[in-house]
Amino acid sequence: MSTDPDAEGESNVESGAARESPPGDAPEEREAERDAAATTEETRSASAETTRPDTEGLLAVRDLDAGYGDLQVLDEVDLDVADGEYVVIVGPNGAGKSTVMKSVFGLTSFMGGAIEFDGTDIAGMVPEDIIHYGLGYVPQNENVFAGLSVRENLEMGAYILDEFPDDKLAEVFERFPILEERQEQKAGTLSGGQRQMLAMGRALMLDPKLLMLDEPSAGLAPDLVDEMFDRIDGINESGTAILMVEQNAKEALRRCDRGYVLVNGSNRFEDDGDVLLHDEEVRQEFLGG
Ligand SMILES: Nc1ncnc2c1ncn2[C@@H]1O[C@H](COP(=O)(O)OP(=O)(O)OP(=O)(O)O)[C@@H](O)[C@H]1O
Repeated sequence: MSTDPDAEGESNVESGAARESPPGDAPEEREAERDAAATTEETRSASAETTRPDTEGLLAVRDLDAGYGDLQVLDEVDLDVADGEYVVIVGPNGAGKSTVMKSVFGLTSFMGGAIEFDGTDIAGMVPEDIIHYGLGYVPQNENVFAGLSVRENLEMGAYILDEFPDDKLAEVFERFPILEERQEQKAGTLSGGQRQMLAMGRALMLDPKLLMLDEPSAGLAPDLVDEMFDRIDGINESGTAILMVEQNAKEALRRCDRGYVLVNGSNRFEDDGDVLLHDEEVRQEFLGG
């Protein structure tokens, strides 16, 4: 069974086939779009001094070019996550935010650049190998096995281990008590918020050093959104680094350590979350004023 029930079919195909072949040329329209973006301004920090993580680097992405088949979506993306850091990526629809995370997790066509995780070059690796290094990924959609029970989903999360991690299961149940209550229930019958908790719980079974979350608040009722962000804070506070893509940009920037604004597949701004949140240009252009 696949380790990643929610990886889109086409991505799975690409992760095997396209990676083998040389990257295709980006379509002309794509080049024009990027040129237009480049004229706006170079990537900059919203504050006078660029803040880079001052703790040990965990994920370092450099000059990443990636996409789907021959379509290049990312153009020289740089991204850092330090040990224990909480980093968010925000930006307009279609900017390539999800593609960054999928690329780190080996689900796109890798076209160039470098992806180093915890000292290992993971560029071009498949997800099944990447998870062994301590990188967890929770996609936005179809992130649980709907036909399996809650408990079976959590067990699947640990399938690569020789010995079942009872302590991790206990931790997940402690963090998300509703999952313990509903452990015999089919995942497909859970509410949106409960499914999201299950998807996170499944990823936490391997005790990842970095947990990547793609729009964890998407589709949740407004009163559950805060609760979801609180839970993510809790995961981070217990030492797991977080890389998160969020449409709810203001709240995400408020809670994170550092943020990146991605536009047209390229870095546009990067800085501490607070600085981005209060930067006039970032506010006007990307945070709705
Ligand atoms: N599986 C795919 N095959 C081909 N193109 C894709 C695929 N997934 C995404 N794209 C394209 O890649 C570009 C970036 O998409 P991506 O989902 O990364 O953007 P995003 O910033 O996460 O946007 P959103 O906030 O709308 O989810 C878009 O033009 C999108 O149409």
